[in-house]
Amino acid sequence: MSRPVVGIIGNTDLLNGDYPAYTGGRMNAEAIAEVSGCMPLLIPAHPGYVSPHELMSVFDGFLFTGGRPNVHPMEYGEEETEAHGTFDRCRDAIALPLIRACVEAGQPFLGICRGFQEVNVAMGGTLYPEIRDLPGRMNHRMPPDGSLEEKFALRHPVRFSKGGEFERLMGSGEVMTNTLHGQGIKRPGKRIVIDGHAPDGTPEALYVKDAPGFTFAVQWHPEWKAGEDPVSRPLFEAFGDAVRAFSVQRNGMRKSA
Ligand SMILES: N[C@@H](CCC(=O)NCCCC(=O)O)C(=O)O
Repeated sequence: MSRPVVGIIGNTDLLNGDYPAYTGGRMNAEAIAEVSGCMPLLIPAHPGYVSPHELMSVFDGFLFTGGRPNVHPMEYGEEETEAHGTFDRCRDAIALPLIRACVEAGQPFLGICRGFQEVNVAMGGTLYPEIRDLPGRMNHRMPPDGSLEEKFALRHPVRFSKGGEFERLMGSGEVMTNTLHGQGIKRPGKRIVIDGHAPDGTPEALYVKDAPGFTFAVQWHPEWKAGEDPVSRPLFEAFGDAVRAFSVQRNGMRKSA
């Protein structure tokens, strides 16, 4: 029997500064294949090549990955400033409507870092352009000159809401996470439940209230060493279970149609 297929929403990139490419970290594919037990496929997120509707018929679930470019502030009703940095308008054009359609249809997704921010914006929320400039906030960015191990090292705890969904999934009220982002949630979108926070109050874990499918998203990077990390593993396993259940149900419906 073939594995369910997870679409990995990649980034619009320029390799070596001039070669146009769609990219997604290998650790995302590894986590989906080896921990979620699904087949990973990278999606060229460009509205000229793919549409949310087609993607939903081809894929069983989606991974909204991290990405250096930020969601354009126009998507949440704010003016662009220098602090908003660089953008990936093609990814915005695919990811945001795709998230809304998945929420509606109960099609599972997992959001990571930029993906976490996309879920919030797709549901009508807003972002801060640079959280380290806010009073009382720590710097959540990675050490720019560090090795990969240093960039992805565990750097702060995340405390989950008591009795909430993440606490149940992790079997713990608090976990240690890495942190590699400059932006953060300002106003949560409609139906967004912030289920975990960093000690400085930055939202770190969310899901969409009353959604029929799996809608978890995290501000940290669980794809790093996902197979051996006690926080990443249950998250990717639960996502894989949700994708399998969706696939079995949909295939059953297609056969009986
Ligand atoms: N741009 C957003 C999201 C940050 C993010 O996803 N970082 C991951 C970068 C991984 C990579 O190197 O591609 C923000 O800054 O908050």
